[in-house]
Amino acid sequence: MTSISERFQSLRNRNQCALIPFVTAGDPDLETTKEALRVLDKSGADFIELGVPYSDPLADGPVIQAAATRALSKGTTLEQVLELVAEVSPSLQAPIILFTYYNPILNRGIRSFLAQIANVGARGLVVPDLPLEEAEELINTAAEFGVEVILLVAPTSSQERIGAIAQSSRGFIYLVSVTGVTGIRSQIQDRVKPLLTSMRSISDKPIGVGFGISGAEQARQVKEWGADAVIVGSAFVKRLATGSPEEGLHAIEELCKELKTAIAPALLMANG
Ligand SMILES: O=P(O)(O)OC[C@@H](O)[C@@H](O)c1c[nH]c2ccccc12
Repeated sequence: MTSISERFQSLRNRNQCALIPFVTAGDPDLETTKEALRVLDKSGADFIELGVPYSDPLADGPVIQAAATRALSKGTTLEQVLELVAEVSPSLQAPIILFTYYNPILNRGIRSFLAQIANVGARGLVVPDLPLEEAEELINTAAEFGVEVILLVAPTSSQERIGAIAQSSRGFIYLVSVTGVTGIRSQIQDRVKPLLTSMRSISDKPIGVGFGISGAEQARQVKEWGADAVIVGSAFVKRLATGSPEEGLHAIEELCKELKTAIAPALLMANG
């Protein structure tokens, strides 16, 4: 199974920008999530970020909050999400990046949580409320299990902090394009461009940009500014939750292809 870093290396060799869609597990139900992973994998996703629903999602805007609430009201548990990953990940090309708040990790114990997620085939981990002071332990233990912990850089982070985060982050560095919570925005802030340039000058790790990206134009823009990956969450979550599960799946397939075509036009054509 390919690691996040290895996949980025091969994308870089081909000069490709990666597409990373995000969906919330259990919304509208786990069966649909399973199908969503397959659909995204076939429609151009290079990695898939899978969110574990959590009751207090402080970094999330209304769309993903609502998705988490729906998933939890259906009784979705971490165990079920991991079972799902175990079942589908072997047939996916895109490595799975698990997204969870820190509390469920602490509840389980860092080592046993990591052993479990590695065992089901997750290759990356994003923890938005992980204190940097506690990151080292998580990162190192994760590495023992072949899991890469991806850290987030905020647009307001100091140069010094960005340097420290860049150095500790594994797989890639997640550059948050705006201060605030997740959610669709009409424009990507111009300051992302100089931020990308300055991060580039201090680290050669891949950089993924997320928060607020929903359409082809924005994705292309971020790619042109030099991002190695474009991360899109709320736009997928919203589409998947609209109409019947079949309609939702069809809508995310369209969006995935559209975004992929925008950032890697030749590639999708070559694959039909
Ligand atoms: O929803 P957006 O604005 O497209 O943002 C990406 C995103 O959804 C995903 O990476 C994510 C979902 N919840 C988060 C919380 C913190 C950081 C990142 C995330």
